[in-house]
Amino acid sequence: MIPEVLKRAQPLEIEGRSFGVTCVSKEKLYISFRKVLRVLCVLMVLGFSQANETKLENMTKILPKGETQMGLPNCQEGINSDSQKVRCANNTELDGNTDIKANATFVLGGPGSGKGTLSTLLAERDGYIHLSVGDLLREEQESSSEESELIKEYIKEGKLVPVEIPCRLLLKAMQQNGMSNKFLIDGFPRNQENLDGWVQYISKHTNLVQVVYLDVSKEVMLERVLKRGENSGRTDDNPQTFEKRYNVFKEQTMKIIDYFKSKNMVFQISTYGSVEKNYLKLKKGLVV
Ligand SMILES: Nc1ncnc2c1ncn2[C@@H]1O[C@H](COP(=O)(O)OP(=O)(O)OP(=O)(O)O)[C@@H](O)[C@H]1O
Ligand SMILES: O=c1ccn([C@@H]2O[C@H](COP(=O)(O)O)[C@@H](O)[C@H]2O)c(=O)[nH]1
Repeated sequence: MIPEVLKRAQPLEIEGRSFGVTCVSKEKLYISFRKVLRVLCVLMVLGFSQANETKLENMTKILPKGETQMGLPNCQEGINSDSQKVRCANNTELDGNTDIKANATFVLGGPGSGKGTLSTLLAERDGYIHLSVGDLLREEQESSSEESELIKEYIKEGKLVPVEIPCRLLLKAMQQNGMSNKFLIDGFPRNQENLDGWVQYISKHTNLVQVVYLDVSKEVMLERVLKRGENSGRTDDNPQTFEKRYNVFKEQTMKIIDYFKSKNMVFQISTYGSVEKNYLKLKKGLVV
């Protein structure tokens, strides 16, 4: 039984320190933890019961919205305070404190809309660093990390993994490539939790310059995904998972795109035509 306080706690403050806590399933909790939360994990595994909930409630305080969990941010204002330091499950500290800020462009769109194809071309021809969060997760799922099974399960189900994982992978990849670069961030942020994660962990290292939205019909997306599935080996390139991913896109990602539209940050193109035609349209519209 997961205590109510943990189910709704995100982020959570324990003994004066902040932690991100995400509920994975009724049985499991994925926790971006430091020592104190490791103890809580052990308690969970041992069958922490509702009777303990009061005690836990006494130890913890749910942070009021705005203290660390942001609403949709004004990304150009760089909201984070430099004092925030976050350690992820693999003990990576998500606080490089570098002065150099990377230029970041989000590339969003439904499954099969062409994000990876067009970002790859821009990287090959125009000096962008293409970081596909889906690719980073697929790489991680093949590793022996403690999160690989969880990632595998989520991707197969078309669900979004707890935000600490993509944030850790993204920041690491950005740092490995050099923060002075211009990055195309493909497939992230996909929902409010992702955007909060970006603001909390990564935005202070970046200038978010633009959001690209690749628009195409559901039918075309499905056709492309199924065609790709003939030899991609991806566990999500099938009609059932496509449907779930499409719903996540419609119900969650579109809200993020609409938010950025309200900030005049979105460059939208339809991707019905040829790849080459779409590449040229996109290149023309990019700010950096
Ligand atoms: N304009 C296009 N015309 C025809 N096929 C395309 C076009 N753009 C992409 N494709 C093909 O459609 C498939 C899906 O494209 P891509 O992998 O770029 O989509 P994506 O948005 O990155 O998808 P996902 O989010 O599912 O990873 C690829 O096999 C690609 O070759
Ligand atoms: O921010 C993210 C991005 C991706 N995922 C998971 O990966 C798959 C595939 O992603 P693509 O970018 O479309 O290749 C996606 O369906 C999610 O399961 C994620 O959890 N969070």
